[in-house]
Amino acid sequence: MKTRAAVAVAAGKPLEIMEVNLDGPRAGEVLVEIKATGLCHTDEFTRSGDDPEGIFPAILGHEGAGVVIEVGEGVTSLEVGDHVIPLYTPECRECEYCLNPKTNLCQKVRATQGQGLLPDGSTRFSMLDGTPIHHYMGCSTFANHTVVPEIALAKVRKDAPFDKICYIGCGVTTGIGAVINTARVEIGSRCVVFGLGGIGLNVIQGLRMAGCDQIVGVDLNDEKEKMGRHFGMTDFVNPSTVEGDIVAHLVELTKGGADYTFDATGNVKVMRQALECAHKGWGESIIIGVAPAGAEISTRPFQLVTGRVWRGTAFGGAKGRTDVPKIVDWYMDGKIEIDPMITHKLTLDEINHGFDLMHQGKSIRAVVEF
Ligand SMILES: NC(=O)C1=CN([C@@H]2O[C@H](COP(=O)(O)OP(=O)(O)OC[C@H]3O[C@@H](n4cnc5c(N)ncnc54)[C@H](O)[C@@H]3O)[C@@H](O)[C@H]2O)C=CC1
Ligand SMILES: N[C@@H](CCC(=O)N[C@@H](CSC=O)C(=O)NCC(=O)O)C(=O)O
Ligand SMILES: [Zn+2]
Ligand SMILES: [Zn+2]
Repeated sequence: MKTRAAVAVAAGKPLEIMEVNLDGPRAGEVLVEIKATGLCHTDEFTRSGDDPEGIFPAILGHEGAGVVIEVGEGVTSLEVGDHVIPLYTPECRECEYCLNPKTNLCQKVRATQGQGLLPDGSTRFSMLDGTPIHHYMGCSTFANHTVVPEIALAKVRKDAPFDKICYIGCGVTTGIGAVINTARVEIGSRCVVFGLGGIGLNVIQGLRMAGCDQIVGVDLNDEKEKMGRHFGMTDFVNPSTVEGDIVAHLVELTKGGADYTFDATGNVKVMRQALECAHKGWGESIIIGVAPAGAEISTRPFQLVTGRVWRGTAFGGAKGRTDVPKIVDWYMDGKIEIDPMITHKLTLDEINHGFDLMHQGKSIRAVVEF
């Protein structure tokens, strides 16, 4: 079949909107009509050329929702008409990672996924002249239709709006999951969140659900304060207006250091600040942000010797086929809020404007509706 897609033709170039070829689903695969997709900073990270795994040409996008159009041979858990959210962290329920409750990092298809291919080692997308186009994070939701492994699709209820629940495919689950699955924050905690974008605001929403006493938000952009407070932030700090050391300032503000801190910026200097403003003896710092090729984190080992813990999280530690349908229910039941974070709606033709808005700090989530 043919479908329309935004193609990342080369690192650092705007996406090109074009008609592409899409082969049908093979064994264990599913053809999905994407109805809506969010633009996450990770898409921009790869588009820009910062991603060491970036491959071009590729169809980016990993925060989508849609409808099953066709199933390949042997697919048993999904049928035509099901509503689904593609998962960049699949859940095969068989590999040693899936069988270990300590991780969500299913490895069943990770090797081929990182090479921009489906599990059989091939791509379903190509340009009209036959040039192969790579998949991205196993999802490629910047296409009106995509082919995804069955194990990388969460089946969700049919009454949930695509233009909101697409965000559960990454940002919502990552932020809330970092709090409840990775950090396991206790009631009454004091916390600091660096970066009040599409991920950090969901960390804040998760911290409010967890019953924190203090939720400090840190961002260079003052315009993020209002939304942070809406989602439960109690204190806002703009590091550019702090006189002296930002770490000392945050330690004082949290009365000795935070119980939990979260980096949602992807900046390795900020990651160090996040670790060092965690409380001596027990504070934990969770890295969510994705840093460019070549970037490295550093701190004095003394910071860890004296009881701070440095951890990371992918997709908020969520096991996608199990947890994502529950998060959709939370949204539909009013337990979590998504709508105010969808600040812009775009057509596929306007997708590059979505990345401009991200750079200008004007959007939280821009969503493309097909
Ligand atoms: N580990 C995971 O599973 C996931 C990681 N990510 C990563 O999380 C990070 C955040 O993603 P989004 O929220 O979508 O990005 P975003 O662009 O919406 O938000 C980033 C925020 O950080 C702020 N910021 C930037 N530099 C800062 C600094 N030095 N100090 C304080 N604030 C600063 C910006 O003003 C902005 O508000 C990215 O690195 C992204 O790649 C995203 C999704 C999942
Ligand atoms: N390709 C990058 C790593 C990017 C990365 O860490 N991705 C996260 C999800 S970010 C979503 O918006 C992730 O799930 N990581 C686990 C994984 O197995 O990729 C690089 O090579 O640095
Ligand atoms: Zn993402
Ligand atoms: Zn698995």
